[in-house]
Amino acid sequence: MTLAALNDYLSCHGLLVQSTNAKGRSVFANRSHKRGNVLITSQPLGTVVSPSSRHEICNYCFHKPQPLCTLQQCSQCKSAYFCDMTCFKNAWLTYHQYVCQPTAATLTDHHRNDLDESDALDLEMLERVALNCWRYNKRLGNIRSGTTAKAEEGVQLTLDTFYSLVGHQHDDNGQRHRRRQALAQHALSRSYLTNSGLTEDQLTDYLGKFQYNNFDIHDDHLYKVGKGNYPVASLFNHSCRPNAVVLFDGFLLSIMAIEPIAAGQEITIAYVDPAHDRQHRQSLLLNKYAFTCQCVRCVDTTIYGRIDGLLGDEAMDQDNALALLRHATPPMTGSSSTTRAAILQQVNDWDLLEMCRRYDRRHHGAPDPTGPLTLASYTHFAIQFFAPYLWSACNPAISFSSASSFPGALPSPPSRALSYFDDPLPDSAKPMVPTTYDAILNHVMQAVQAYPTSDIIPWRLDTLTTAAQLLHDAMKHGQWRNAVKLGMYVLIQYCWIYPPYHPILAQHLLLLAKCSWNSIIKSELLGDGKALEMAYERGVRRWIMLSKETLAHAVGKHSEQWREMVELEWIFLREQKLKE
Ligand SMILES: C[S@@+](CC[C@H](N)C(=O)[O-])C[C@H]1O[C@@H](n2cnc3c(N)ncnc32)[C@H](O)[C@@H]1O
Repeated sequence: MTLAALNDYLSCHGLLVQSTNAKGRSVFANRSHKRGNVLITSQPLGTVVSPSSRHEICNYCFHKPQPLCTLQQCSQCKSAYFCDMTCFKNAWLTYHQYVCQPTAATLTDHHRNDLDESDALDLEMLERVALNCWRYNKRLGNIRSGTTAKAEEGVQLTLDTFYSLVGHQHDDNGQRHRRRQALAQHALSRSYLTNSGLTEDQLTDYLGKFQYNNFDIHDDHLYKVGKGNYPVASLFNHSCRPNAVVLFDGFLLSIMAIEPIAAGQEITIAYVDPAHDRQHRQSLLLNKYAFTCQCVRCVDTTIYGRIDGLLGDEAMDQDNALALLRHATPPMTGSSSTTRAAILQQVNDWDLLEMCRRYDRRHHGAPDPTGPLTLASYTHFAIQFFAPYLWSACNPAISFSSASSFPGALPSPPSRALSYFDDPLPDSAKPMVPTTYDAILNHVMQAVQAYPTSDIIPWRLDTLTTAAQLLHDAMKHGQWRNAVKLGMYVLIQYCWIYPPYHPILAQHLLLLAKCSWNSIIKSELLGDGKALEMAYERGVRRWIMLSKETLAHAVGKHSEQWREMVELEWIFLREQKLKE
């Protein structure tokens, strides 16, 4: 396929694909795009649901059933689940009629018995993609679409782009290639593919493309629920500091800008979680996608290139693996238990009210320079800089253009909805905030690194890992006040890693709003006093306001999280009114 054909389609979306030496093809903006804009939506050529999600989401559209509704089980194979007859019929027409077997046949299916889960999923995906390629090709025949640019991704474009995807076959070791051949043979033994005219070599090539191009499909809460092959979306290259993210509405994929993107800039997404340290990200990218990352965070000498130096290495993999395996906190042995205890001590000593007073009202909020920063002083110091930026990012009407570098007076809120940042302090009482996010990162980085350090260095990734575990423990045990403090600390760490509008940030802001609301309830029960209650109220207001805009874009207004946020806002405002 020529780049011209692809560009006819992409140009309708303000995008352009070009070949670059280092990365193969790259997608660029050919006009500017605003933060929060959906750049492109893409239909899959094939999808598979993860075994653990088969009973939980529709196996066709990937949506969860509506409240009070249940999924319908296929009466023949009893192993597939659908929202309703419409999804069942769509699945039947596209692939289910070929793979649906009576229960007994499925159980004795010798093809899959010797496969591990990953191979079984790859085989399933291969069968679906091969079926679609065959069906679409039959339908299209020799008719090629005209040259008129179309805003919709047509079947021809999806197919041609799929055939053009990178497979890195030449880099493959023999063992990997043999595994693919074995899966291709499995697929060709299925009666419906035997007559498709597809060859073992073609299917082996498709499997190579999967490895470097498939997307993990996730639900509203960012849990992986399956895999999909989206050829056009696969053209976007990786960066550890991406300016766009991948979102899903069921199986429909969108790519959304999370930074303002200028014409001529490359658009990148993250193939691995940017929260990993540099070494871990690089080895994941090399093993899974066969390239050495040269992105702005991995090689740049500007602020993004210094973030990994600040964050350091993450906690040992073994600790993480144990935590994941046991769905619990890692065992309290050796240094990790000491770190945990020391962090918990700092959290218990953290006087939220005193910190809010100190950092919001006096001395431009700089901690005592003679001692190390605690989690509390680090968080309250840094939040003064990050929160206004998040706030302005969430309010397109407000820009960082004033000479004082701090957003000026805000317009009165038009209604009782939380649409403005609730900060009662006069500008003069606040520290100067640099005018761009890069400048804020630079300023805070330099400031915190000037402090002496102790065993617990708040800005390091290993502290974040332990604090994140403690946060989940605190929420599990209803220790809401500790959860608020740890949640604020985690937010600061996320500000280094994720740009505003990133779904992880949106999700975390909602979590903070919920923890603050639960703290209000707990404070009322314990009679903690008006001042503390007001600090939590301000927190709920602030976190709801911030999560609202980010959630609307990052996960959408159809999502469970959006519903939770709207409910929380409603309850909060009602309680506030009752207090008046
Ligand atoms: C999903 S594809 C992206 C589109 C690809 N560039 C193409 O021409 O089809 C993934 C492949 O693109 C290349 N790639 C993506 N991001 C890269 C990066 N940051 N640095 C170097 N190569 C990259 C690698 O070859 C990787 O295996």
